[in-house]
Amino acid sequence: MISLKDIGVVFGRGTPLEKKALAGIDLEIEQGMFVTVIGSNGAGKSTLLGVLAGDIVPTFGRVTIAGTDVTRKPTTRRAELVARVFQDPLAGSCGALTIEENLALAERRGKRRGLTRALNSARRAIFRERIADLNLGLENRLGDRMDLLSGGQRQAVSLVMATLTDSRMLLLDEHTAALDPGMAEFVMGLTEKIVSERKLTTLMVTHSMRQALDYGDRTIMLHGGEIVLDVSGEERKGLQIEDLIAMFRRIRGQTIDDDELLIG
Ligand SMILES: Nc1ncnc2c1ncn2[C@@H]1O[C@H](COP(=O)(O)OP(=O)(O)OP(=O)(O)O)[C@@H](O)[C@H]1O
Repeated sequence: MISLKDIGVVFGRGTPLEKKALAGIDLEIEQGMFVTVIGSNGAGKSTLLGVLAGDIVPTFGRVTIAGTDVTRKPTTRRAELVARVFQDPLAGSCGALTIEENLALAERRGKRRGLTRALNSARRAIFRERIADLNLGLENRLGDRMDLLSGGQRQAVSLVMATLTDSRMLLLDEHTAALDPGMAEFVMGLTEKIVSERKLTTLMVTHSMRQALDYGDRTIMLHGGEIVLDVSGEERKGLQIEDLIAMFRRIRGQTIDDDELLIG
């Protein structure tokens, strides 16, 4: 269970530029739940992810992951609990290292780093198997440098890296936004497969309303640092994108910019 209790984040507190990015978020996510997060620009999505990942210490409130209070634990100290895939395919892996070296490092996430012990033949066999599951033929290129891969291939490997160890939470930060539509769909299919097979508790930020409804079990919408919509179960199953837009307009009493929330 992931629990956020009355989480507030105020940037530049006490200055003329003071900005309340999160305004008292209460959110509980059960183990194995896949939550999609939408919201217009500046709604607080990245800040929410930052609070969960440990990049941002909330101004007030409490974060617990699987019973551990992590509110003040920096990213490095919660690495065993939280895995993350970023929007930029270059951000989640090291281009100068080979695919298998990246996997070896990912496996040591949160532990003492080192390649020698990790890269024995048993580890190599496991890496080969996980990479072969991608069906991209990359299992024959484990010795290739990461920077030789396309953005989509690299993002697929990043997903394997993020889920190599048993984290308590997977954070997906618009992880298909930089990919072409075909590759984005492939990576989303892969995401769904990995998340359901490994029963991962997942939070995915997306600007695509279609992705938000097509994947996962629950959708939350942020606006002005607050959760303005939280749908799951039968209510969510019956929702169309048009309904989502209408609900947003009703809740906020305003129109939304289609550039901010992508319909597709
Ligand atoms: N480090 C910071 N210092 C000051 N203000 C910040 C900082 N980070 C974010 N903000 C502000 O906090 C608010 C929420 O930002 P956040 O990045 O969480 O929104 P978002 O929903 O992720 O938006 P986008 O879809 O554009 O990425 C915005 O008004 C933003 O300008």
